[in-house]
This record gives sequence, C-alpha cells and structure tokens, in this order.
Amino acid sequence: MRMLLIHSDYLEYEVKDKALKNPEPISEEQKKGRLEEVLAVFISVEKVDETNPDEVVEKAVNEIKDVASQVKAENVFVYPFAHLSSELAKPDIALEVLREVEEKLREEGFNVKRAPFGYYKAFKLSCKGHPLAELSRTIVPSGEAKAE
Ligand SMILES: NCC(=O)N[C@H]1[C@@H](O)[C@H](n2cnc3c(N)ncnc32)O[C@@H]1CO
Repeated sequence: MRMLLIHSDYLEYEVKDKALKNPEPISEEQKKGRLEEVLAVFISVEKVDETNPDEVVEKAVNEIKDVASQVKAENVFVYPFAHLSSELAKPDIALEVLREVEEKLREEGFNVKRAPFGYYKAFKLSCKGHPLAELSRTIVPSGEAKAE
C-alpha cells in the first residue's frame, strides 16, 4: 500500500464519471463531500497487499493515527487514489481494505469520511504547508520484500 498524507485546511471532492465498469454504489449525498482541518490520506492499495489485507489495514491505521497525532488532526479523509503505484490490487480487494481502514479509524474516535471508490472525481485541497504537512508511507505485509 502507498499512502500520501496531506494535512489540509480542507479537502472537497465532486464525483464526475465512472472510472470502473462497476464502481461502488453511492447515494446522491455521497456525490460531493468536504472536510475542514483534515488529514487527507490518498491511498493506492497494491497487489502485494492481497497476501494479508488485515495486516495492511492494521499497519495503515497505525501510521495514520501516528501522523494525525503529530499534526493534531481529528478529521481524516480516506481517498481512493490509483496513481501512487503501478502494481494495483484488484478493485474488490482494494475497496474492502479502504472500507476497513475507514471503519477502524472511526472506532479509534476520528471523524472520518471516505471518497467514493471507482469514480473520476474533481477535488480541491488546501495543503497547510508546515514541515509535516506532506508525508508518504509505504506499507507491505510482513515477509514481503518491497521492491523500490
Ligand atoms: N483519482 C481517481 C481514482 O484513483 N480512481 C480509482 C479509484 O477510485 C479506484 N481504484 C481502483 N483500484 C484501486 C486501488 N488498487 N487502490 C485505490 N483505488 C483504486 O477505482 C478508480 C479507477 O482506478
């Protein structure tokens, strides 16, 4: 899994078109979303994650918790983003992983939104620009060497 974490004044998105034949079903309300004072987490779920999705979810949540506490963010935006890796996991696995990351963060007490999966979306982001505002993390299941 590859994550790009951007501490932002706000992140807002608007669904445009389907990017998959069968994107995640969404309500009218989910076609637009916005959070203020947010840790935006752009996530590419990778093929290697398919060997142990539960472990990758746990590691991702721990990394996000760690960054959120450093930047003092209580709002987290989980954003499916297929552009951080050339070895993507299958969509059904990726969606399941992202749903679990969202759920576990909520269980940890964060105010969490997740952008819809399988769509092209317009988005606006206002990065805060402090030294910890732009971070990336690479997560792999244990026992898997990560090719750089
Ligand atoms: N910017 C727009 C976009 O990325 N759209 C992506 C994601 O929403 C989602 N998606 C598919 N596979 C994955 C994956 N392995 N990891 C994360 N998202 C995925 O499906 C869309 C087309 O790839």
